[in-house]
Amino acid sequence: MTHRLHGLYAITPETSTQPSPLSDQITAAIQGGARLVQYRNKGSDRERKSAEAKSLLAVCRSAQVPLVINDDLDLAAAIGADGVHLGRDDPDPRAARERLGPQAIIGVSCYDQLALAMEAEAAGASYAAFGSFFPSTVKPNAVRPAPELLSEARKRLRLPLVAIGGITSQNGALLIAAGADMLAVVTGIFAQPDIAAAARAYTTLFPKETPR
Ligand SMILES: Cc1ncc(COP(=O)(O)OP(=O)(O)O)c(N)n1
Ligand SMILES: Cc1nc(C(=O)O)sc1CCOP(=O)(O)O
Ligand SMILES: [Mg+2]
Repeated sequence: MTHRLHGLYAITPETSTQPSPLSDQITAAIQGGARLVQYRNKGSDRERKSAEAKSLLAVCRSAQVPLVINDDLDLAAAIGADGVHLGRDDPDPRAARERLGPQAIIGVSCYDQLALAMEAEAAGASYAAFGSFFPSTVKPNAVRPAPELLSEARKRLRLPLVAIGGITSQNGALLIAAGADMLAVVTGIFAQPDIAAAARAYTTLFPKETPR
């Protein structure tokens, strides 16, 4: 199945003040309209990551929302996830495409560099991610592109564009107007008392889709 990459992209938090398990938090984000989920866990051991990723995959499958694994191509392949997100320290997108197949979602971090996105497109990526557009407590030292980078990327690339970094339901609209197809968010969803309502506030920023 080819996935349409549009709308809210929920990325799991590494630290949480939420009382509910991660799988319930993801269920709430999906209820609020998240269209893609990324399991991002930089700190846990293989066993814990594998167990968590499997439980999130079950939640995502029952909601027909694709699940992407951050960094870990082996884990994505082992559990049959829908794809992987890769950055500069991660495996090559060509290797990921070869391993996961033609339908897999292969996301690539491009930071503030259009040239990386052009390389990613040529390597068979499914989307290019740019950021951090605003200050982020998750990545305080990230580079800071201007929103105009999205407009430039829109002109030069066919790939769907993901914006990330410090995105709120207030500042997200300007990134969509500049050309973002998806807004990727951690804190603005998962550090909020009502996760479904927080997700919905982003979902309403996207123009309504007309059936094809
Ligand atoms: C959608 C999305 N965009 C960017 C990133 C960052 O990836 P990376 O630079 O590899 O950093 P880590 O997330 O691995 O710390 C992402 N995960 N998702
Ligand atoms: C994981 C990540 N990558 C970024 C990049 O710029 O590549 S910014 C970021 C953190 C996103 O979390 P929040 O929505 O809480 O700011
Ligand atoms: Mg990475």
